[in-house]
Amino acid sequence: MTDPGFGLDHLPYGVFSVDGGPRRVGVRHEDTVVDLAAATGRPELDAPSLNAFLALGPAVWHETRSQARTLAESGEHAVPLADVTLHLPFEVADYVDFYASEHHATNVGRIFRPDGDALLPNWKHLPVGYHGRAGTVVPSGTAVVRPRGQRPGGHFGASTRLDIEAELGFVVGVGSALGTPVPYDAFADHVFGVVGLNDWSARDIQAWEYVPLGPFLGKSFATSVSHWVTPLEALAEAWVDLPGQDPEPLPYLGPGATRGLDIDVEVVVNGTVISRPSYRTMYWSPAQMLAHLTVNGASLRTGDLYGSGTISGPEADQRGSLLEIGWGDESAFLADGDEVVLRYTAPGTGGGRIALGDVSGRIAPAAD
Ligand SMILES: O=C(O)/C=C/C(=O)CC(=O)CC(=O)O
Ligand SMILES: [Ca+2]
Ligand SMILES: [Mg+2]
Repeated sequence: MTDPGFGLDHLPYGVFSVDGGPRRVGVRHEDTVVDLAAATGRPELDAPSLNAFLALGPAVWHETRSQARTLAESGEHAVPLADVTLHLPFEVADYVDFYASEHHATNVGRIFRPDGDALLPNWKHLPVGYHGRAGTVVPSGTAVVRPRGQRPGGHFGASTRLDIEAELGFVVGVGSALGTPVPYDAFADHVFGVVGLNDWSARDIQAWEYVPLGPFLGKSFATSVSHWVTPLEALAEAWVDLPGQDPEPLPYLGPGATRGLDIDVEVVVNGTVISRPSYRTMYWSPAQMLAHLTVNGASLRTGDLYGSGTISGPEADQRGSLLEIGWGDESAFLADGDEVVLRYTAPGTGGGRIALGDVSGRIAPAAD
């Protein structure tokens, strides 16, 4: 069966192997993987991660995409998807997660801080974020072991409030120099593309530990990303104006640089779609998040990953976490054996919609 989301206008990048052989870079075309390493002879593609290729920058990305398209059309070097094993597509350098949905931040503020203002005073002045754990970013399909740790009151045990966060991840290709901020309008010079991302969250561990320094063990046990990285070039028709910002952000945040992506998400739990968030409803844009991430002079490295934060829209059926979907109902959280799949679509450049790589994970029982 041919998947309509992976036509010639998409061609996302991934890392695959066949029969336990070496890992190498390919692009997905319909239900095949085009073996780019074999076809192009480019050494950066004959590699176990995308990083060397990502570091080459936009001109080479563009040229390689043209080659990939020609190859995909020809059918040469196409390996059936069913014959390959897919791997983590890039070596994650640093992982940062933002909090860019006003609806999510407002909902979580109401749930976690019912006696205060839903949005904290800083929220509309800067894209709030935290540094996560790069080493526990795992590819789609990896089992997620229920974390254990301290829950409210200092009681130790397996988390009973295990949650998801439906997000989009941005993958940095070209690094930057320490001490030199990356301006918002240099976004496309640095960012290669996007992945689907699930920022698994143990709400009980998080609630107890995260004041005042932010998320730590409640989120660091696993973050899942899609096998496929969709290049920005494939999303050229997907840019839309985000809802707008008030107050106007500081100049370094590019007031007016509020272009976001028209990406629809489906949250699927045990085979049932339970929510449909959309990236169109986000407050902070990807370019603003990148500018903020580097405004203090922090450098970027090839393989840096930043998450958008949970994507929640204004409607009850557009929420990106079970915390919000259940709103106080403890049975909304994940049970052992539950499987979560995040699916994403966006306008392609060929008129229809493309399907970004999905992100799945099944909950395994806590270790003894
Ligand atoms: O507002 C809070 O207290 C907590 C928020 C989150 O856990 C969300 C987070 O990780 C950032 C995001 O995904 O939007
Ligand atoms: Ca998150
Ligand atoms: Mg996480």
